Amino acid sequence: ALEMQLTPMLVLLRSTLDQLQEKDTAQIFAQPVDIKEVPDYLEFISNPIDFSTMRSKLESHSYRSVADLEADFNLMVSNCLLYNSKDTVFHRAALRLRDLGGAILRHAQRQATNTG
Ligand SMILES: CC(=O)c1c[nH]c2ccccc12
Repeated sequence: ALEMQLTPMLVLLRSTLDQLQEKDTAQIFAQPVDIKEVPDYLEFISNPIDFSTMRSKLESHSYRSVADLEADFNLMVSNCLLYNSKDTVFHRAALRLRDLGGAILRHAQRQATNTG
């Protein structure tokens, strides 16, 4: 529809990020993992990412497509699945976020494609 023609990618990406973050009800992914609290984190995770960092990247035009946003979302989930063992709340939260996020990202990709 015409209004989507006038809606820039940035608006779609912001809306998609908001929808993804809404699913993180425990706010486990809201801020970077605190290296002072978790001193061995960087021994396992080479590319930390969280929603606040993703938002800064979005606003500084680091994401040119839904795929770019999706790549950092998948990295954030993968980091969490790797660092936290299977019997933890964090690991379970990452699996849930991955599944709920998948539907949100598929819908966003359709919107991006439909607006040319
Ligand atoms: C997202 C994630 O892995 C974490 C979010 N908060 C944490 C605190 C200690 C260890 C890991 C985490």
